[in-house]
Amino acid sequence: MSIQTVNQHWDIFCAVVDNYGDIGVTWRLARQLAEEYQLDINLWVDDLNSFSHILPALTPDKRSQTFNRVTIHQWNVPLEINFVPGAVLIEAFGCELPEQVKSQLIAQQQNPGDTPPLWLNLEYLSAENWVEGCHGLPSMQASGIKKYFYFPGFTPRTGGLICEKSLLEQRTAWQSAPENKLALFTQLGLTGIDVQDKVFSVFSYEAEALAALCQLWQGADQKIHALIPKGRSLNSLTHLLPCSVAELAPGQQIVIGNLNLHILPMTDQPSFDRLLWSCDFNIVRGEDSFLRAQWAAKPFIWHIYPQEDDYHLVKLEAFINLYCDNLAPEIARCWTELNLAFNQDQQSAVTLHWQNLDSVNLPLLQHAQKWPIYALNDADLATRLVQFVKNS
Ligand SMILES: Cc1cn([C@H]2C[C@H](O)[C@@H](COP(=O)(O)OP(=O)(O)O[C@H]3O[C@@H](C)[C@H](O)[C@@H](O)[C@H]3O)O2)c(=O)[nH]c1=O
Repeated sequence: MSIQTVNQHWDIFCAVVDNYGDIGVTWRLARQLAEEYQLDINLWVDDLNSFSHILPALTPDKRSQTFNRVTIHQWNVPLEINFVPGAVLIEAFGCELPEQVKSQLIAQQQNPGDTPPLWLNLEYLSAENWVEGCHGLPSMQASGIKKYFYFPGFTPRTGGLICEKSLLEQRTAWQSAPENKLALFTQLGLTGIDVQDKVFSVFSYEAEALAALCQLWQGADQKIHALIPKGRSLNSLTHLLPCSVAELAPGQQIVIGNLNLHILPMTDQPSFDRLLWSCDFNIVRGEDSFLRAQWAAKPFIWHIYPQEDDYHLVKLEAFINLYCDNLAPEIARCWTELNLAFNQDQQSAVTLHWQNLDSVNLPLLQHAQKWPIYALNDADLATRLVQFVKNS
């Protein structure tokens, strides 16, 4: 008699396109599923070097390693590690699964005594209305297996947003004691920041609008600290730097008028979250830091990932409409114009709208504090995903 063991683990495949967003999202999801739902998670990643920027403890040339209860496997072609199908298979952002994996799914499908894992494609986050209609739809693959489209989103009829169960509580506790932020700045090697100084984090793509804001901040009537990791934002600020971007060192400080520009080290995600909690304003980008700025409950600019034919502006406006619903018109206008100007690289408009922020700072902050509960609706993405799997 043969006893068939049913493997209950989940596999997540992530191909790093560019930047850190794909691995940033899948790593957060993997951790949350392992920690909060006690699931055995294998995270297969094709670029461990990129991954090590946001998980410095990772060894990029190791084939398998475990962090936070997640087994991280190197995904190379052909796959060197034996793939054992589990209960769920997630391909992130339409990455093409390895041939070895696909052929095993087909073999399982053709074997009457066997069931292939539930196959999901995790899509990019968008606030557009059509997402509700597409979330959860199956698509029949040539193999005869169904693949489901799982769309994150801001409304109850979407797949939800990644947010760990105790995150908002932790953030509130952190923000209630100013010594926390000062200790973090010291830990990151940043010096000379006093408790009353204005501190802005900057994690954007290249932007002339950022150069314009820096020029404005130089002449501010109080000290401003802009915390910027080595990377794409600095490519737009080379005229302010004493050396090339490559030669900059974390902790280095460049003082121009009242602007103190600090070079940030890249940290792991929990430290990055705490950095956003600790700043007065955050300029973020892409998908994951965009969401984390919302959970930070601070005003922010979203530098959206540029897409062909300016399609990103459609996505930006969809989010702006949601975020500004319930916001007084003059505050909504101010925040909208600032975000549009930044994303369209309008230098004089961005400085004008930044100056207008002064008059709406408090209500904008209050809105940012209420927003996370509203955006999460009844449940976060991991909770909805586990439910989706149970119901399928
Ligand atoms: C600066 C910094 C970032 N991070 C993390 C936070 C996020 O998880 C990640 C950055 O991801 P994002 O904010 O999404 O921005 P990104 O520009 O790096 O990623 C983008 O990649 C494209 C391929 C996608 O299409 C975009 O939607 C977007 O996700 O890096 C750290 O953990 N530590 C750090 O010090």
